[in-house]
Amino acid sequence: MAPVPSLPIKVGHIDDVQELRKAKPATVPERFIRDMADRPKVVPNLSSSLDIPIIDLSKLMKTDKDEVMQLKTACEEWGFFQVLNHGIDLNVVEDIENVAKDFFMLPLQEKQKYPMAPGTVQGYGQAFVFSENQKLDWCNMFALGVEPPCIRNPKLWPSKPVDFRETLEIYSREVRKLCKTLLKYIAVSLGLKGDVFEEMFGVAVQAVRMNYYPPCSRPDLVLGLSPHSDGSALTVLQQGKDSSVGLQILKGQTWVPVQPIPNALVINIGDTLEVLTNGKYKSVEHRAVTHKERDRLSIVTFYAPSYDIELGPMAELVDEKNPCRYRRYNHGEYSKHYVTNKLQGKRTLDFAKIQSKTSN
Ligand SMILES: COC(=O)C(/C=C/C1=C(C)CCCC1(C)C)=C/O[C@H]1C=C(C)C(=O)O1
Ligand SMILES: O=C(O)CCC(=O)C(=O)O
Ligand SMILES: [Fe+2]
Repeated sequence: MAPVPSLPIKVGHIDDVQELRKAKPATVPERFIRDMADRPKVVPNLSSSLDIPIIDLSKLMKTDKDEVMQLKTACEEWGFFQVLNHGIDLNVVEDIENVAKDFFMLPLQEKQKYPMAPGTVQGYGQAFVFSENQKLDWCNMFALGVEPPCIRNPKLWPSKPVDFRETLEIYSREVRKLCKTLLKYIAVSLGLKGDVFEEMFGVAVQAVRMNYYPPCSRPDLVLGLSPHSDGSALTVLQQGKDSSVGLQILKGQTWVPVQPIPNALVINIGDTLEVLTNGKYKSVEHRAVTHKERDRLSIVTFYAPSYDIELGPMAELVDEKNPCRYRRYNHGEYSKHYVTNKLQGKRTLDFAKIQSKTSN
């Protein structure tokens, strides 16, 4: 089932943040100012002992036991890791960053030829806005469904920059291979057969979202991207080379910044893997914050099963000690649920949770 919302939605006027930045107003418009409790603490970006794990894919591919253990720990304790030696040619990584940047730098009029209609998730604009009083993110997004072809909206694939389409095709092919490889070793780390996810997923759904966060005069008042977990099975996130540090993940009660590492990609577990693993590997809440002087670009790939498949916790990961925590459902239904609700931390996954008798 394709995730298409059905009700007409009134979202009011949504300012384009790059245009706002150009106009340099003395204050940030009210709709971007977060309630006190949601505002980010602006602290210096010092590297801390709380850095997310680093996984070397070239070692994983030799089925190095220590590296598989590291992967297991990363998935169990963090839900996020950075992958080095990921096998994607650095030119491909550089090219996608360049076309994404070039797209965002086009005049607004050109970008608005590919509008994200209210309540939908593809095109240029702000996704996940469903009401006139909802707070807005300090971010411009450009999102496209890539695979399978039936989720593509060719009218939204831009003709400028001229090499955008071809570059995205090449990049997506490489990221798809990477996702398959990572899922293989994630399965191994769970003691499962390497091809279990590939077999289960059918023709996997793949979408890309490019996020551009211009500098903001009051980074203490706004969020670049609201807290959320990803609905995917796996997400691959590329942080722009000269971008400010902006991605933060929630570890316990602390927002931990993800320090960019040259040539690494950030990987995170999405809600779908959380369900499949019966909560052994959990999706983790994350958000993006902005910077006073520096901009930020991220290129994010969501990789998920075919909409047709029914899924729930895998039998191998359910036993007396680990009772079944999620119900079975159709992945297309979850996609629809995900894209028709605002970003709200991990609440979207309540869709699948079985409420335990002791919880209130
Ligand atoms: C702005 O988009 C998202 O944040 C997003 C949506 C991705 C999608 C498209 C852009 C095209 C159609 C498919 C899909 C819904 C995947 C997040 O994607 C997550 C949410 C789910 C569910 C998922 O599989 O990835
Ligand atoms: O820009 C970032 O670093 C975060 C992006 C993100 O979490 C997303 O697009 O889902
Ligand atoms: Fe995300």
